[in-house]
Amino acid sequence: MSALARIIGLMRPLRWQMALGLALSVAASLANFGLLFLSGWLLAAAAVAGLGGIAARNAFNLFLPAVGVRFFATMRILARYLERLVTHDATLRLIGRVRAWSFERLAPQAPAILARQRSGDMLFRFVADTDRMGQFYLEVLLPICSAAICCVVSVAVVGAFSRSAALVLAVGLVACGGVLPGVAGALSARAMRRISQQHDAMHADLTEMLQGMGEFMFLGAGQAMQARIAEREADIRTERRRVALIEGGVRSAMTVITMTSALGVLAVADMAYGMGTLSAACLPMLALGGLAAFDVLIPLPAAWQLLGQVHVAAGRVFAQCDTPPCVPAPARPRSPEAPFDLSLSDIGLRYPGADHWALRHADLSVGQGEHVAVVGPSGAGKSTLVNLLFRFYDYQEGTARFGGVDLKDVDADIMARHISVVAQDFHLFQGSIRRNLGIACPSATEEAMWHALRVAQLHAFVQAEPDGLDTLIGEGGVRLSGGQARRLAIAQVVLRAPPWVILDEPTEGLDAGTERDLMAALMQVLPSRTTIVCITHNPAVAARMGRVVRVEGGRFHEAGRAP
Ligand SMILES: Nc1ncnc2c1ncn2[C@@H]1O[C@H](COP(=O)(O)OP(=O)(O)OP(=O)(O)O)[C@@H](O)[C@H]1O
Repeated sequence: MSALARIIGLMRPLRWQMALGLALSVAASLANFGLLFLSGWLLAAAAVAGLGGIAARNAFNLFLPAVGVRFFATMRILARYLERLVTHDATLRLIGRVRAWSFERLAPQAPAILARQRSGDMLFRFVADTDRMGQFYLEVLLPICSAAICCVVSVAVVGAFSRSAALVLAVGLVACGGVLPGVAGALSARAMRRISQQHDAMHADLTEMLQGMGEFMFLGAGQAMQARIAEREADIRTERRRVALIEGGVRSAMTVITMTSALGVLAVADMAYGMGTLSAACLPMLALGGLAAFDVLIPLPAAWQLLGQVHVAAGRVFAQCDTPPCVPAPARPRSPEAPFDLSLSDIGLRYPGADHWALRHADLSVGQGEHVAVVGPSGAGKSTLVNLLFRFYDYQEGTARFGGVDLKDVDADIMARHISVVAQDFHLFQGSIRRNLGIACPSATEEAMWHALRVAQLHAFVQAEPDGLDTLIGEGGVRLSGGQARRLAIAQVVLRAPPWVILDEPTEGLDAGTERDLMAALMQVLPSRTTIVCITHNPAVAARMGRVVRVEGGRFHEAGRAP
């Protein structure tokens, strides 16, 4: 199915509102046509009656056409106003629907997509592309359909007075509304594609630059990046100029065709008048009506151009959303049950596109309540264990069971309810400490938050801040030190109190004293049935766990148990 057909599919629940918007748009445009058409007749008929002497003047009925003029004038304003209300509301709803639909499909793929793509790209897809898809109704479909209906009606109305005038008008309308915008769309397609690509790339560059501003400065790469962005901007400007030139040319041609058609209609009507088949008052009426009929074509060049952009945007979003998730959702999801023991048997996990196994012939059993340190050299497969447990990536070999059920029957959301992680690159959210704790546990009371901060050894810092729990921590927690950020993440885990906790280098960035206090407090406060898996390079932290498992070459080796 084509991308546009799929957008139309997403519009289904809004079809009645959209149809009402179209009806109002047609009503407003036809009212405009009717107003000029009738005004032309009224003025000319009044003039003819005025010249025709007293009898003609008395016989002329001004009242009925004047009512018609007022009716069309009022209807034009009212219908346009209502049309704006209905169509803009429908557009916002459509954008919301497209976003919700694509988010549902993109979210499960996020870890795998982010391993291949820049987060800026992903953000751009999600914000700008879905926005453009939402504009499809308002700025493409609505003007094209409305123009088509209005053109047919205006040709029919003109045809009721003079067939030849209607033919001239129809030719002009087809040239102006169909041929010219189509030609413009084809001529500017390449430039529009290029603008879209450069926009994408520039957005991703900018996001990357803002995220890694410090690193770019340290590496002395800031200027090169700025130059790259400036180059993209210059390219976009050049292409925009090209598009503007084409659009300007098309608009001028449209004006010429509009005027020529109106004159053509007048000339043909004049011939009919000469042959006595048309009254004099009809001449300005048909000429003005002919001119008004072209009004509905004004938005068409922009609509055709946007159509190309919508096609590209929708193609990208659908391609991304259609990528099969690297962990297929289970047909009948099951929930693990206590005791939440883990058993991995002969596991083989290879990342998508990787040529080597991250885990191979890996066996590991962890009973609920055990405290296990996972140690090993960099790249051995420690974080892969976390990815596997959270169902971010699927394993291709072996069997894995958690809480009595096969891991393949459990989806990521269910696993996240049973396991909390404090990872090396844990993300904190923009806003206050209270907000970050609230995201981890929406029902947490203020008292529980302070308790969690105490366990995480962060309460002294928060208490010293004038705003306490409402202290703002900045984007990604930039206003906290590495150690403070880690402790806030630990406070989140304390609030969630899940049966399993994975600590990925929990004390990195902390001094020896804080590290000792933090680990002691954590072990003390987490319920004894909580399993702790602690990934660490720190022998002192590993020594606090009851058991040490060493990962090497993608396999787990028992390296010692506390007596
Ligand atoms: N998303 C990914 N795509 C492809 N390969 C990956 C991906 N993530 C990790 N790998 C590879 O899998 C192997 C195991 O990586 P993993 O991140 O589990 O190591 P680690 O033991 O956690 O290392 P570190 O201690 O440095 O964090 C490595 O060879 C790594 O290059």
